[in-house]
Amino acid sequence: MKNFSSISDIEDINAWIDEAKSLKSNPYLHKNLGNNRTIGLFFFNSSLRTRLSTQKAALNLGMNTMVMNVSGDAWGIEFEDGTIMNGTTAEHIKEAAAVVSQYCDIIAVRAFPTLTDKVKDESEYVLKAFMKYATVPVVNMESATGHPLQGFTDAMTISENSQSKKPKVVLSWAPHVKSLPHAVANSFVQAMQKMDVEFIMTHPKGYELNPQIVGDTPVVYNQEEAFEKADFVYVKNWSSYKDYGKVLNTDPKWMITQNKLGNAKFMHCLPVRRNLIVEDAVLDSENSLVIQQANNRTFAAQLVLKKLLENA
Ligand SMILES: NCCC[C@H](NC(=O)CCC(=O)O)C(=O)O
Ligand SMILES: NC(=O)OP(=O)(O)O
Repeated sequence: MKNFSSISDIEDINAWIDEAKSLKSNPYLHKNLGNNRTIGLFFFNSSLRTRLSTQKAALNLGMNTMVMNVSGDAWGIEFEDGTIMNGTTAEHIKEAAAVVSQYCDIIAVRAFPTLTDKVKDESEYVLKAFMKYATVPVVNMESATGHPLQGFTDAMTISENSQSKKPKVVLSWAPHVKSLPHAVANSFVQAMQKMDVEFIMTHPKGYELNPQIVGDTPVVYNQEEAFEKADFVYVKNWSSYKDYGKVLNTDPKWMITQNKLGNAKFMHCLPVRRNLIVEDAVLDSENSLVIQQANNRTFAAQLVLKKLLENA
């Protein structure tokens, strides 16, 4: 693995889950692996969990960490090739990525989509430009179309909490006031497709994700029916893919309630808006796995960094 950009970089998800679990039980076993190595974390967008858990993962491996909020703090970066740079951008990604590679042994990048230009977002031009012009490995910390560190964490958390051999996992859309990306949902779908689970999705009509990602995963448009006998309900809002970036529905009937959930475990990547996406009673119950998910982000990242360091 040269870079970690998507769930498809995970060759054997069960082996990865076993290894991440063993890092969780012995986090400092490889505390010298990253000695004298530096990771740089570059954020074009806000973060709490990814920013801290990826640093924590690096520190557990003995690495040094540098973090930068690119938007605002760095010079505006130009991603277009051959452009006359007489606008707001001050340096090209060709120089920026090459320069950062002088200081870092691994580069991690967060860059959300525009949600207005589908072609541009799907080109993953920010992540791909870093991968093209950096001379060190690049880690995706949530790009326009994927959040593989989250998807892998979620697979690990489901494995830790599974009571049956083949649990039923449901990905449910829930309402939100803002237009949100597809990245978390996409990576969750891709992770579940690699797992031995019964996986279905539920969302209102018009919220179909990219059909190339959904593949033959069943979609049940009736949320109540989808939740029947569910072991895990993974909840996320996303904006329309077809009517790109639009909020088509804010129907509070799609909010997750204790009553709908029954005994199923509740999962969400966080941050989550209480009583809009999910009612308090669910988040405050024993069936909520959200804090365990956030904790597992460290070990998911630690495994990825360990593999990249070992590969260097
Ligand atoms: N990294 C986890 C999710 C990040 C982002 N959520 C958000 O933007 C929520 C913002 C809000 O609730 O205002 C998303 O959906 O991809
Ligand atoms: N789940 C997640 O990626 O959280 P942050 O956006 O806070 O990093």
